Amino acid sequence: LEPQGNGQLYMTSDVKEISGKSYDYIVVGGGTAGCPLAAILSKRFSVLLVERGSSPYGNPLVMDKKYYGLSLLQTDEYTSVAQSFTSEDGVSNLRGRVLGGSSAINGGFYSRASEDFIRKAGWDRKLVRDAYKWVESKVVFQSEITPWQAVTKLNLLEAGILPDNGFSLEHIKGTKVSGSVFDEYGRRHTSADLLQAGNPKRITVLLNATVKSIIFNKNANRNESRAGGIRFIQSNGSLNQTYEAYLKQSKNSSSRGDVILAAGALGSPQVLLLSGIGPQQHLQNFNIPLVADLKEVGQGMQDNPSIGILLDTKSENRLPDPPQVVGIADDFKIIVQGLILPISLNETRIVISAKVAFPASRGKLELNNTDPRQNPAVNFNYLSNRKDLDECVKLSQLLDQVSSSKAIALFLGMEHKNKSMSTEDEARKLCKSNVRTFYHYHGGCAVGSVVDKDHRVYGVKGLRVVDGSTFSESPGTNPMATLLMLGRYQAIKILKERNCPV
Ligand SMILES: Cc1cc2nc3c(=O)[nH]c(=O)nc-3n(C[C@H](O)[C@H](O)[C@H](O)COP(=O)(O)OP(=O)(O)OC[C@H]3O[C@@H](n4cnc5c(N)ncnc54)[C@H](O)[C@@H]3O)c2cc1C
Repeated sequence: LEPQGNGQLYMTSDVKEISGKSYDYIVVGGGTAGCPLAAILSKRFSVLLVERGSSPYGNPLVMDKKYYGLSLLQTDEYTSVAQSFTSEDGVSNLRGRVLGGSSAINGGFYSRASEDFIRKAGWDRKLVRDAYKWVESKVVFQSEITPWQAVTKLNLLEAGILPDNGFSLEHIKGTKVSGSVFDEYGRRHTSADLLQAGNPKRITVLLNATVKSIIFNKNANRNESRAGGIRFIQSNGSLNQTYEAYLKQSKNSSSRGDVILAAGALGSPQVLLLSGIGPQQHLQNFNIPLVADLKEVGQGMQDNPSIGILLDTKSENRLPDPPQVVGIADDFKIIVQGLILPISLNETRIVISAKVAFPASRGKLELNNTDPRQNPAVNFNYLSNRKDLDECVKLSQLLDQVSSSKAIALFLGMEHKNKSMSTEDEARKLCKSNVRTFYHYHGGCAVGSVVDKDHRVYGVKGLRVVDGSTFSESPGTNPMATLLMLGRYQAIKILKERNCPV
């Protein structure tokens, strides 16, 4: 639990110590968006940040690039930093369970959203730009590219993903090198590092505590339910031993804080459902008292279908190599990256992967049970829409081209052969049987259906959601940059609403 930086950030795993206390804001989930959000709110207010996992500091599997990917191989039910889940459509997937969230287990690739995404979101462009820059000044690096990433770049260019844009953080057509949260010494900077950039004295981080539900206070006169706090359990404790923490009370509703869910695309819809906000019929099945009949909670879940091609015929003991290069092809519709992934402590495989950037297929998330530590049931309906299958056919043909480049043959010490392109039929079969994830799933609490444009949950007061569950599409090539940005952006908007200078 060693605090980082100037040592003023208070982190505890003692649920009893926090039980019964009150704060101006309670942020549920210390992940990619949750940490910058808590940091900025703490500049003016007291904040309780509740994270179900432990601290990333001192864990080499999280912090050290040479162990990149190993944390994804060591998953268990309640304590590992990565929690695995399999969607109802049979695709294995992962999510972070540690302070820093998925930014602590991911590939660290950092690339901003397109102008178009920002315009459609209706965000203030200058505030967005400033928020990206703030994140970049603290946790984003441009390291020298590794030999495999240099080869990936050549492959992408040889396959016609042009122009060569050199280094850029922008979402632009062609091939580019982008930023990374791994610094030049191979040390990962998770979103947790951003907590120091707020007022650490006003943040309390409660680790290893899982939020079970939101406490609502009913105002019968106004027929209004307002979030008043949270119920939580010790992550490895009993489900029946619950504790409570509260929002500070104030007579004037405009000077009250909020409970803000930042528990990720699986966690936030799950906590809403467990708290009685969701489709009435579904909640009845679990005897959860209804607070608001919000049918869209858990709807519109989406993941980008992806195909990966293994390039080496057998495993080697090369160092794992997270992505630094990306190909943005087919008018922004296909995203290609190359990685070296561990398959055990000392074996790795080389992979080229691509995702369909704008799938049309959508699915849903529902509860399996009422234990907040368990994964909810999620179905992404990969490739169920014909348009996605057509895109995937194009994508796998492009992957054929990329993976048969001269640069790869040279890197792997093989003879270069011009691989024949798969037919549409073969490509369709490959897509259907080999569909995987880029881990960029989103939705479940989309803006406009579950939350308004200020991320307030419809039908109740004092509750917001700020994380990937609010997106209806994945921003840019990879979402982390925009989720880090969103945490700061929404916190600044909240401070402005309350006339607090930042
Ligand atoms: C393996 C992997 C590789 C990826 N690679 C990249 C990449 O290279 N670049 C990129 O841009 N994106 C990448 N992504 C995607 C990106 O990391 C995620 O989209 C993003 O981090 C999600 O941010 P979030 O804030 O929505 O959720 P998260 O960062 O997942 O945060 C949610 C937090 O809430 C906590 N939580 C959940 N439920 C509760 C509860 N009930 N009580 C308390 N705490 C709770 C979780 O433990 C977690 O810390 C990758 C993702 C994965 C899984």
